[in-house]
Amino acid sequence: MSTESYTLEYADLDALDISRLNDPQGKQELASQVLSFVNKNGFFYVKGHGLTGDQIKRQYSIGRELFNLPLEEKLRCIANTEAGDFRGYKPRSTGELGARDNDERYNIPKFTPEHERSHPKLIQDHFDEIKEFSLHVHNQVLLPLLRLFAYVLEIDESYFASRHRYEARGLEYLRYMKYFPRTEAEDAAVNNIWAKGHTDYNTLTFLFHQPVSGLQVQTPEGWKYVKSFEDTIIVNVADALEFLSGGYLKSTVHRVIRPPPDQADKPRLGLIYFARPEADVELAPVESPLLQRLGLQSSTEDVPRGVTAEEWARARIAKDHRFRTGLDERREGEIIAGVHQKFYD
Ligand SMILES: O=C(O)CCC(=O)C(=O)O
Ligand SMILES: [Fe+2]
Repeated sequence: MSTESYTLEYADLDALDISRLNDPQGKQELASQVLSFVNKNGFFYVKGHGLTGDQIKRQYSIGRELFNLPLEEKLRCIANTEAGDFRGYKPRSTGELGARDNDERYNIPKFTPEHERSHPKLIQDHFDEIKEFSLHVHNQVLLPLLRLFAYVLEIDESYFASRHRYEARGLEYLRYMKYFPRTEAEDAAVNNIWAKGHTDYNTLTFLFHQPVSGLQVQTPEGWKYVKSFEDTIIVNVADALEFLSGGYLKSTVHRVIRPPPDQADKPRLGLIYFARPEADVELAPVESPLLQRLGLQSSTEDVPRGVTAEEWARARIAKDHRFRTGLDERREGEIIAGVHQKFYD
């Protein structure tokens, strides 16, 4: 039976064909598209990104092999999430805590000398390929989108891009991820939630095609599935870009639930690129003629003034660490600079 035999309600998301950005008319049309959806919905698709299906499949193969390595080998590269640093390996929790933490992750930071760290041999063996893939996402997908958003906000087109220089310090990363199937009863005990509703804390998140349904986005009409297409990347706006854009671009709440019955017994692999501002960038709202005209200039109180991208991310990662490891029972609460992180089942 195919997934199509289960009727899933999908979110209606726009697709931006970024190969059209070099053509002035194309750019204008993409800008109108952004204006029509981005203040309502921070999820969209990107087409024309220049990565082949084969390149993406190869990254999934690396991820699959990586998680098949012996646990001790992966644990040698464990991430220091307690200190808010997500580079490296995060195991899944065992026992009771498995209910809130049932996935493995491996995050590979920017390929610059100051972010270097040791990796399993498997990663070293594919280093150049992973580097090329990551650099493509940063230079050919992230930066053009950031220029487009600046254009839409009628500000200097390099405003966001110049805060995301690849060579600068800043913990963005490519992530391999694996969720483990659970029995129906185990999933029922956690209301079928594989990853609780959350916003991401970076700039833009790029989710590469994989076939197992489960990702949902919160809309005014309730939770809707996000369909994954072979030739598109699913992109969502995250906290740092919401703050930098004065609340105009929305960091959208999403979650992962137990897949439909025909897919629920399979592991769910993910390949995700989390772009982040440079570490020292202050998450202050931009002054934008568009926002001024719309009466939206810095309308949000929910902006962490004086907080840098690094401080925001570290605070959220460390908080998540305390929840996953059972040190904190609740996920709600103040994060930093008076800004609250909200969670939704
Ligand atoms: O696995 C997915 O589809 C989404 C994962 C996610 O939201 C995250 O890791 O922040
Ligand atoms: Fe997320």
